[in-house]
Amino acid sequence: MSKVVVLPAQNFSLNISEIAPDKSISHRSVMFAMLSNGVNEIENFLRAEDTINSLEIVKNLGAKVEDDGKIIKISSSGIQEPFEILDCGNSGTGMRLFCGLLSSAEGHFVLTGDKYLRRRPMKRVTAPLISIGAKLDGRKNGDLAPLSIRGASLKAFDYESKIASAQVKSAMILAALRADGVCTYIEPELSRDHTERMLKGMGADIKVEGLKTTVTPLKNLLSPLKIRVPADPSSAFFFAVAAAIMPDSHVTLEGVTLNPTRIEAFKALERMGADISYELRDDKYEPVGNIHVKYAPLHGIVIEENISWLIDELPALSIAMACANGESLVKNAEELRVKESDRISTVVEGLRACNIEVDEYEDGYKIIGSKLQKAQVDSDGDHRIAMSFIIAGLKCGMEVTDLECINTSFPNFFELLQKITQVEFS
Ligand SMILES: O=C(O)C1=C[C@@H](OP(=O)(O)O)[C@@H](O)[C@H](O)C1
Ligand SMILES: C=C(OP(=O)(O)O)C(=O)O
Repeated sequence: MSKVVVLPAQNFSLNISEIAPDKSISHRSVMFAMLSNGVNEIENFLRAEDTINSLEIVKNLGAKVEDDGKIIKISSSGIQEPFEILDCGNSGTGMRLFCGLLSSAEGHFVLTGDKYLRRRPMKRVTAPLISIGAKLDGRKNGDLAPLSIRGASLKAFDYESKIASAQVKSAMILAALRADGVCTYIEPELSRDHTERMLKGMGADIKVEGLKTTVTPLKNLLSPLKIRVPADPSSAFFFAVAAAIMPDSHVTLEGVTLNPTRIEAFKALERMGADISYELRDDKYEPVGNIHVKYAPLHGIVIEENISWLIDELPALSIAMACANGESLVKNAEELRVKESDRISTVVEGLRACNIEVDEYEDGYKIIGSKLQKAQVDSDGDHRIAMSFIIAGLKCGMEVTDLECINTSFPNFFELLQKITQVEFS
Protein backbone atom coordinates (compact mmCIF):
# COMPACT_ATOMS: atom_id res chain seq x y z
CA MET A 1 0.00 0.00 0.00
CA SER A 2 1.54 3.35 -0.99
CA LYS A 3 -1.18 5.69 0.32
CA VAL A 4 -3.89 5.56 2.96
CA VAL A 5 -6.83 7.85 3.63
CA VAL A 6 -7.88 7.62 7.29
CA LEU A 7 -11.33 8.86 8.30
CA PRO A 8 -12.18 10.31 11.71
CA ALA A 9 -13.12 7.45 14.07
CA GLN A 10 -15.45 6.96 17.03
CA ASN A 11 -14.40 6.28 20.63
CA PHE A 12 -13.17 2.72 21.19
CA SER A 13 -12.45 0.19 23.91
CA LEU A 14 -10.00 -2.57 22.99
CA ASN A 15 -7.69 -5.26 24.32
CA ILE A 16 -4.76 -5.77 21.96
CA SER A 17 -2.73 -8.94 22.38
CA GLU A 18 -1.10 -8.87 18.94
CA ILE A 19 1.21 -5.85 19.19
CA ALA A 20 4.36 -6.57 17.15
CA PRO A 21 7.12 -8.33 19.15
CA ASP A 22 9.96 -6.13 20.36
CA LYS A 23 12.35 -5.13 17.60
CA SER A 24 15.40 -4.42 19.80
CA ILE A 25 15.14 -7.78 21.59
CA SER A 26 14.46 -9.69 18.35
CA HIS A 27 17.60 -8.34 16.65
CA ARG A 28 19.70 -9.16 19.70
CA SER A 29 18.27 -12.66 20.12
CA VAL A 30 19.55 -13.88 16.74
CA MET A 31 22.89 -12.07 17.02
CA PHE A 32 23.66 -13.31 20.55
CA ALA A 33 22.79 -16.88 19.51
CA MET A 34 26.04 -16.73 17.47
CA LEU A 35 27.98 -16.57 20.76
CA SER A 36 26.39 -19.61 22.38
CA ASN A 37 27.15 -23.30 22.55
CA GLY A 38 23.76 -24.92 22.08
CA VAL A 39 20.29 -24.55 20.64
CA ASN A 40 18.79 -21.11 21.23
CA GLU A 41 15.00 -20.98 21.29
CA ILE A 42 13.32 -17.74 20.34
CA GLU A 43 9.55 -17.54 20.59
CA ASN A 44 7.52 -14.62 19.21
CA PHE A 45 10.41 -13.29 17.10
CA LEU A 46 9.42 -10.10 15.25
CA ARG A 47 8.75 -11.05 11.63
CA ALA A 48 9.27 -7.61 10.17
CA GLU A 49 11.77 -6.43 7.56
CA ASP A 50 14.44 -5.12 9.97
CA THR A 51 14.65 -8.25 12.08
CA ILE A 52 14.17 -10.70 9.19
CA ASN A 53 17.26 -9.05 7.68
CA SER A 54 19.19 -9.80 10.88
CA LEU A 55 17.99 -13.40 10.80
CA GLU A 56 19.10 -13.72 7.14
CA ILE A 57 22.49 -12.27 8.09
CA VAL A 58 23.11 -14.81 10.85
CA LYS A 59 22.19 -17.56 8.37
CA ASN A 60 24.79 -16.09 6.01
CA LEU A 61 27.24 -16.20 8.91
CA GLY A 62 26.73 -19.95 9.21
CA ALA A 63 23.99 -20.25 11.84
CA LYS A 64 21.76 -23.32 11.59
CA VAL A 65 18.16 -22.14 11.79
CA GLU A 66 15.01 -24.22 12.22
CA ASP A 67 11.78 -22.29 12.12
CA ASP A 68 8.36 -23.85 12.65
CA GLY A 69 6.66 -20.46 12.41
CA LYS A 70 6.35 -20.23 16.22
CA ILE A 71 9.78 -20.91 17.66
CA ILE A 72 13.04 -20.20 15.90
CA LYS A 73 15.83 -22.57 16.93
CA ILE A 74 19.34 -21.31 16.20
CA SER A 75 22.65 -23.02 16.74
CA SER A 76 26.04 -21.83 15.67
CA SER A 77 29.46 -23.37 15.39
CA GLY A 78 31.16 -19.99 15.21
CA ILE A 79 30.90 -17.09 12.78
CA GLN A 80 31.79 -18.15 9.22
CA GLU A 81 33.00 -15.78 6.51
CA PRO A 82 29.91 -15.15 4.33
CA PHE A 83 29.65 -15.59 0.58
CA GLU A 84 27.17 -12.69 0.37
CA ILE A 85 27.12 -8.99 1.19
CA LEU A 86 25.18 -8.62 4.46
CA ASP A 87 22.11 -6.43 3.90
CA CYS A 88 20.73 -4.72 7.02
CA GLY A 89 17.94 -3.06 4.99
CA ASN A 90 16.59 -0.07 6.93
CA SER A 91 17.99 -1.01 10.32
CA GLY A 92 20.47 1.11 12.27
CA THR A 93 20.35 -1.41 15.11
CA GLY A 94 21.24 -4.26 12.75
CA MET A 95 24.16 -2.46 11.16
CA ARG A 96 25.70 -1.01 14.33
CA LEU A 97 25.43 -4.18 16.43
CA PHE A 98 26.81 -6.36 13.63
CA CYS A 99 29.84 -4.01 13.49
CA GLY A 100 30.55 -4.90 17.13
CA LEU A 101 29.91 -8.61 16.65
CA LEU A 102 31.98 -8.98 13.48
CA SER A 103 34.96 -6.78 14.40
CA SER A 104 36.66 -9.70 16.12
CA ALA A 105 35.40 -12.53 13.87
CA GLU A 106 37.71 -14.27 11.45
CA GLY A 107 37.09 -13.18 7.86
CA HIS A 108 35.89 -10.33 5.68
CA PHE A 109 32.39 -8.90 5.91
CA VAL A 110 30.54 -6.20 3.97
CA LEU A 111 27.49 -4.56 5.54
CA THR A 112 25.08 -2.50 3.49
CA GLY A 113 21.53 -1.16 3.76
CA ASP A 114 18.82 0.75 1.93
CA LYS A 115 19.18 4.38 0.80
CA TYR A 116 17.97 5.65 4.20
CA LEU A 117 20.42 3.56 6.21
CA ARG A 118 23.29 4.45 3.85
CA ARG A 119 22.90 8.11 4.85
CA ARG A 120 22.95 7.49 8.65
CA PRO A 121 26.14 8.10 10.68
CA MET A 122 28.22 5.02 11.49
CA LYS A 123 31.35 6.74 12.83
CA ARG A 124 29.83 6.55 16.32
CA VAL A 125 30.58 2.81 16.19
CA THR A 126 33.37 2.58 13.64
CA ALA A 127 35.60 5.16 15.42
CA PRO A 128 35.64 3.52 18.89
CA LEU A 129 35.97 0.07 17.32
CA ILE A 130 38.90 1.20 15.15
CA SER A 131 40.52 2.74 18.24
CA ILE A 132 40.69 -0.73 19.85
CA GLY A 133 42.16 -2.41 16.78
CA ALA A 134 39.15 -3.21 14.58
CA LYS A 135 39.74 -3.04 10.83
CA LEU A 136 36.68 -1.22 9.54
CA ASP A 137 36.11 1.16 6.67
CA GLY A 138 33.31 2.76 4.71
CA ARG A 139 32.35 5.78 2.63
CA LYS A 140 33.23 9.22 4.06
CA ASN A 141 36.16 7.84 6.01
CA GLY A 142 34.24 5.08 7.73
CA ASP A 143 31.10 7.10 8.52
CA LEU A 144 28.71 5.79 5.87
CA ALA A 145 27.72 2.32 4.69
CA PRO A 146 28.54 0.18 2.82
CA LEU A 147 31.02 -0.78 5.52
CA SER A 148 33.73 -3.40 5.24
CA ILE A 149 35.13 -5.28 8.19
CA ARG A 150 38.15 -7.52 8.42
CA GLY A 151 38.06 -9.31 11.76
CA ALA A 152 41.01 -8.49 14.01
CA SER A 153 42.27 -8.87 17.60
CA LEU A 154 40.74 -6.24 19.84
CA LYS A 155 42.41 -4.47 22.76
CA ALA A 156 40.80 -3.97 26.16
CA PHE A 157 39.29 -0.48 26.52
CA ASP A 158 37.87 2.15 28.86
CA TYR A 159 35.54 4.13 26.64
CA GLU A 160 33.40 7.10 27.58
CA SER A 161 30.69 7.78 25.03
CA LYS A 162 29.33 11.26 24.38
CA ILE A 163 25.96 9.94 23.22
CA ALA A 164 23.40 7.90 25.14
CA SER A 165 22.99 5.26 22.45
CA ALA A 166 22.15 1.63 23.10
CA GLN A 167 23.40 0.79 19.63
CA VAL A 168 26.88 2.18 20.35
CA LYS A 169 26.90 0.64 23.84
CA SER A 170 25.83 -2.76 22.48
CA ALA A 171 28.41 -2.71 19.67
CA MET A 172 31.13 -1.99 22.25
CA ILE A 173 29.88 -4.66 24.67
CA LEU A 174 29.93 -7.23 21.84
CA ALA A 175 33.48 -6.16 20.99
CA ALA A 176 34.47 -6.32 24.68
CA LEU A 177 33.38 -9.97 24.90
CA ARG A 178 36.27 -10.80 22.55
CA ALA A 179 38.82 -8.20 23.70
CA ASP A 180 42.13 -9.08 25.37
CA GLY A 181 41.18 -7.79 28.85
CA VAL A 182 38.44 -6.33 31.05
CA CYS A 183 36.68 -3.36 29.39
CA THR A 184 34.58 -0.49 30.72
CA TYR A 185 32.00 1.60 28.91
CA ILE A 186 30.47 4.79 30.34
CA GLU A 187 27.47 6.56 28.83
CA PRO A 188 26.13 10.06 29.60
CA GLU A 189 22.58 8.83 30.38
CA LEU A 190 21.42 5.26 30.71
CA SER A 191 20.22 3.93 27.33
CA ARG A 192 18.04 0.82 26.84
CA ASP A 193 19.72 -2.16 28.50
CA HIS A 194 18.48 -5.26 26.66
CA THR A 195 22.00 -6.25 25.65
CA GLU A 196 23.23 -6.30 29.25
CA ARG A 197 20.15 -8.18 30.51
CA MET A 198 20.18 -10.80 27.75
CA LEU A 199 23.93 -11.46 27.76
CA LYS A 200 23.96 -11.69 31.57
CA GLY A 201 21.04 -14.14 31.32
CA MET A 202 23.24 -16.23 28.96
CA GLY A 203 26.05 -16.23 31.53
CA ALA A 204 28.28 -13.32 30.42
CA ASP A 205 30.24 -11.49 33.13
CA ILE A 206 28.78 -7.98 32.77
CA LYS A 207 28.47 -5.57 35.70
CA VAL A 208 26.40 -2.43 35.56
CA GLU A 209 27.01 0.30 38.16
CA GLY A 210 25.04 3.41 37.28
CA LEU A 211 26.27 4.61 33.91
CA LYS A 212 29.31 2.32 33.89
CA THR A 213 29.29 -1.16 32.36
CA THR A 214 32.21 -3.52 32.97
CA VAL A 215 32.64 -6.49 30.66
CA THR A 216 34.98 -9.42 31.19
CA PRO A 217 35.84 -11.18 27.91
CA LEU A 218 34.33 -14.63 27.34
CA LYS A 219 36.39 -17.63 28.36
CA ASN A 220 33.78 -20.03 27.02
CA LEU A 221 30.78 -19.81 24.77
CA LEU A 222 27.57 -18.57 26.41
CA SER A 223 24.59 -20.70 27.40
CA PRO A 224 21.85 -20.67 24.79
CA LEU A 225 19.08 -18.11 25.00
CA LYS A 226 15.54 -19.33 25.72
CA ILE A 227 13.32 -16.33 25.32
CA ARG A 228 9.79 -15.31 24.48
CA VAL A 229 10.07 -11.86 22.93
CA PRO A 230 7.62 -9.48 24.61
CA ALA A 231 5.49 -6.97 22.69
CA ASP A 232 7.26 -3.80 21.60
CA PRO A 233 6.37 -0.71 23.69
CA SER A 234 7.41 1.52 20.78
CA SER A 235 4.78 -0.16 18.57
CA ALA A 236 2.22 -0.36 21.39
CA PHE A 237 2.62 3.37 21.94
CA PHE A 238 0.78 4.28 18.71
CA PHE A 239 -2.37 2.71 20.18
CA ALA A 240 -1.72 4.34 23.56
CA VAL A 241 -1.76 7.73 21.82
CA ALA A 242 -4.91 6.75 19.92
CA ALA A 243 -6.72 6.05 23.22
CA ALA A 244 -5.29 9.18 24.86
CA ILE A 245 -6.58 11.56 22.16
CA MET A 246 -10.00 10.00 21.48
CA PRO A 247 -12.55 10.95 24.19
CA ASP A 248 -14.13 7.99 26.04
CA SER A 249 -11.55 5.53 24.68
CA HIS A 250 -9.59 2.82 26.43
CA VAL A 251 -6.95 0.31 25.34
CA THR A 252 -5.18 -2.57 27.06
CA LEU A 253 -1.83 -3.42 25.48
CA GLU A 254 -0.92 -6.98 26.43
CA GLY A 255 2.45 -8.61 27.10
CA VAL A 256 4.60 -5.51 26.58
CA THR A 257 8.11 -5.19 28.01
CA LEU A 258 7.88 -2.90 31.05
CA ASN A 259 11.64 -2.32 31.09
CA PRO A 260 11.98 1.20 32.60
CA THR A 261 14.34 2.24 29.77
CA ARG A 262 11.50 1.60 27.30
CA ILE A 263 8.26 2.92 28.82
CA GLU A 264 9.20 6.54 29.43
CA ALA A 265 6.84 7.72 26.66
CA PHE A 266 3.92 6.15 28.57
CA LYS A 267 5.14 8.05 31.67
CA ALA A 268 5.22 11.26 29.62
CA LEU A 269 1.68 10.64 28.39
CA GLU A 270 0.67 10.07 32.02
CA ARG A 271 2.28 13.40 32.95
CA MET A 272 0.16 14.98 30.22
CA GLY A 273 -2.94 13.76 32.05
CA ALA A 274 -3.76 10.38 30.43
CA ASP A 275 -4.96 7.68 32.81
CA ILE A 276 -2.33 4.90 32.56
CA SER A 277 -1.66 1.82 34.71
CA TYR A 278 0.79 -1.06 34.48
CA GLU A 279 0.25 -4.68 35.45
CA LEU A 280 3.39 -6.84 35.84
CA ARG A 281 2.89 -10.42 34.57
CA ASP A 282 6.33 -11.97 34.15
CA ASP A 283 10.00 -11.25 34.76
CA LYS A 284 12.59 -13.26 32.81
CA TYR A 285 15.36 -11.18 31.20
CA GLU A 286 12.80 -8.31 31.23
CA PRO A 287 9.72 -7.33 33.25
CA VAL A 288 6.67 -7.95 31.02
CA GLY A 289 3.00 -7.04 31.53
CA ASN A 290 -0.08 -5.17 30.39
CA ILE A 291 -0.48 -1.42 30.00
CA HIS A 292 -3.93 0.16 30.32
CA VAL A 293 -4.46 3.58 28.74
CA LYS A 294 -7.66 5.60 29.19
CA TYR A 295 -8.59 8.94 27.71
CA ALA A 296 -8.45 12.04 29.93
CA PRO A 297 -7.98 15.66 28.81
CA LEU A 298 -4.29 16.26 28.01
CA HIS A 299 -2.09 19.25 28.81
CA GLY A 300 1.33 20.28 27.51
CA ILE A 301 4.61 19.20 29.16
CA VAL A 302 8.37 19.71 28.85
CA ILE A 303 10.58 16.75 27.93
CA GLU A 304 14.30 17.29 28.37
CA GLU A 305 15.69 14.28 30.30
CA ASN A 306 16.18 10.59 29.62
CA ILE A 307 15.58 11.31 25.96
CA SER A 308 16.96 7.94 24.84
CA TRP A 309 14.19 6.24 26.88
CA LEU A 310 11.52 7.67 24.59
CA ILE A 311 13.42 8.68 21.46
CA ASP A 312 11.48 6.35 19.12
CA GLU A 313 8.13 7.41 20.60
CA LEU A 314 8.63 11.18 20.21
CA PRO A 315 6.89 11.36 16.79
CA ALA A 316 3.75 9.65 18.19
CA LEU A 317 3.97 11.74 21.37
CA SER A 318 4.03 14.88 19.19
CA ILE A 319 0.51 13.97 18.01
CA ALA A 320 -0.67 13.83 21.64
CA MET A 321 1.10 17.17 22.24
CA ALA A 322 -0.71 18.71 19.27
CA CYS A 323 -4.05 17.57 20.79
CA ALA A 324 -3.17 18.80 24.31
CA ASN A 325 -4.08 22.04 26.00
CA GLY A 326 -1.17 24.49 26.02
CA GLU A 327 2.47 24.32 25.01
CA SER A 328 4.79 21.31 24.93
CA LEU A 329 8.54 21.51 24.57
CA VAL A 330 10.99 18.77 23.54
CA LYS A 331 14.70 19.54 24.16
CA ASN A 332 18.01 17.65 23.97
CA ALA A 333 16.61 15.40 21.24
CA GLU A 334 19.12 16.14 18.44
CA GLU A 335 19.44 12.36 17.92
CA LEU A 336 16.02 12.56 16.22
CA ARG A 337 17.79 14.12 13.24
CA VAL A 338 19.74 10.93 12.42
CA LYS A 339 16.97 8.34 12.51
CA GLU A 340 15.24 6.81 9.47
CA SER A 341 14.30 10.41 8.56
CA ASP A 342 15.27 13.71 10.18
CA ARG A 343 12.43 13.29 12.67
CA ILE A 344 12.57 16.89 13.88
CA SER A 345 11.85 18.13 10.33
CA THR A 346 9.31 15.44 9.49
CA VAL A 347 7.37 16.01 12.74
CA VAL A 348 7.47 19.81 12.38
CA GLU A 349 6.44 19.77 8.70
CA GLY A 350 3.71 17.19 9.30
CA LEU A 351 2.18 19.08 12.22
CA ARG A 352 2.34 22.39 10.36
CA ALA A 353 0.46 20.75 7.48
CA CYS A 354 -2.22 19.86 10.08
CA ASN A 355 -2.43 23.57 11.00
CA ILE A 356 -0.60 23.22 14.32
CA GLU A 357 1.80 25.95 15.39
CA VAL A 358 5.29 24.51 15.90
CA ASP A 359 8.70 26.10 16.50
CA GLU A 360 11.67 24.08 15.30
CA TYR A 361 15.00 23.99 17.18
CA GLU A 362 18.25 22.19 16.42
CA ASP A 363 17.52 19.75 19.29
CA GLY A 364 13.72 19.60 19.36
CA TYR A 365 10.51 21.57 18.94
CA LYS A 366 7.76 23.50 20.69
CA ILE A 367 4.18 22.51 19.89
CA ILE A 368 1.17 24.69 20.68
CA GLY A 369 -1.77 22.35 21.18
CA SER A 370 -4.92 23.13 19.18
CA LYS A 371 -7.38 21.50 16.79
CA LEU A 372 -5.67 19.11 14.36
CA GLN A 373 -6.83 19.44 10.78
CA LYS A 374 -6.84 16.90 7.99
CA ALA A 375 -3.77 17.11 5.75
CA GLN A 376 -1.59 15.20 3.32
CA VAL A 377 1.59 13.94 4.96
CA ASP A 378 4.46 12.01 3.38
CA SER A 379 6.43 9.74 5.73
CA ASP A 380 9.80 10.30 4.00
CA GLY A 381 10.23 6.52 4.20
CA ASP A 382 10.03 6.58 8.01
CA HIS A 383 7.77 4.01 9.72
CA ARG A 384 7.36 6.01 12.94
CA ILE A 385 6.28 9.14 11.01
CA ALA A 386 3.82 7.16 8.87
CA MET A 387 2.14 5.47 11.86
CA SER A 388 2.08 8.68 13.96
CA PHE A 389 0.15 10.66 11.34
CA ILE A 390 -2.18 7.75 10.62
CA ILE A 391 -3.09 7.80 14.34
CA ALA A 392 -3.63 11.58 14.12
CA GLY A 393 -6.07 10.80 11.31
CA LEU A 394 -8.36 8.97 13.78
CA LYS A 395 -9.06 12.42 15.21
CA CYS A 396 -9.43 14.55 12.09
CA GLY A 397 -8.91 12.43 8.96
CA MET A 398 -5.55 12.22 7.15
CA GLU A 399 -3.93 11.18 3.88
CA VAL A 400 -0.54 9.57 4.46
CA THR A 401 1.80 8.45 1.67
CA ASP A 402 4.94 6.28 1.52
CA LEU A 403 3.78 3.45 3.78
CA GLU A 404 5.94 0.46 2.79
CA CYS A 405 8.27 1.44 5.64
CA ILE A 406 5.68 0.29 8.21
CA ASN A 407 6.74 -3.28 7.39
CA THR A 408 10.16 -2.61 8.91
CA SER A 409 8.76 -2.77 12.45
CA PHE A 410 4.98 -3.36 12.57
CA PRO A 411 3.62 -5.46 9.69
CA ASN A 412 0.20 -6.02 11.34
CA PHE A 413 -0.34 -2.33 12.16
CA PHE A 414 -3.28 -1.92 9.74
CA GLU A 415 -4.98 -5.11 10.96
CA LEU A 416 -5.00 -3.67 14.48
CA LEU A 417 -5.99 -0.20 13.32
CA GLN A 418 -8.99 -1.74 11.61
CA LYS A 419 -10.32 -2.74 15.04
CA ILE A 420 -10.67 0.99 15.75
CA THR A 421 -11.76 2.31 12.37
CA GLN A 422 -14.02 -0.65 11.45
CA VAL A 423 -12.94 0.15 7.89
CA GLU A 424 -10.81 -2.29 5.92
CA PHE A 425 -7.48 -1.01 4.58
CA SER A 426 -6.25 -2.55 1.36
O1 LIG B 1 19.58 -0.52 20.50
C1 LIG B 1 18.46 -0.50 19.97
O2 LIG B 1 17.79 -1.53 19.77
C2 LIG B 1 17.90 0.82 19.57
C3 LIG B 1 18.46 1.96 20.06
C4 LIG B 1 18.01 3.31 19.72
O3 LIG B 1 18.93 3.91 18.84
P1 LIG B 1 20.25 4.68 19.35
O4 LIG B 1 21.15 3.72 20.00
O5 LIG B 1 20.85 5.26 18.10
O6 LIG B 1 19.74 5.74 20.29
C5 LIG B 1 16.64 3.29 19.06
O7 LIG B 1 16.38 4.54 18.46
C6 LIG B 1 16.51 2.19 18.05
O8 LIG B 1 15.21 2.17 17.49
C7 LIG B 1 16.74 0.85 18.67
C1 LIG C 1 15.44 4.35 15.03
C2 LIG C 1 14.84 3.18 14.82
O1 LIG C 1 15.46 2.01 14.43
P1 LIG C 1 16.93 1.76 13.86
O2 LIG C 1 17.87 2.77 14.45
O3 LIG C 1 17.24 0.36 14.24
O4 LIG C 1 16.83 1.90 12.37
C3 LIG C 1 13.38 3.04 15.07
O5 LIG C 1 12.89 1.92 14.96
O6 LIG C 1 12.68 4.06 15.36
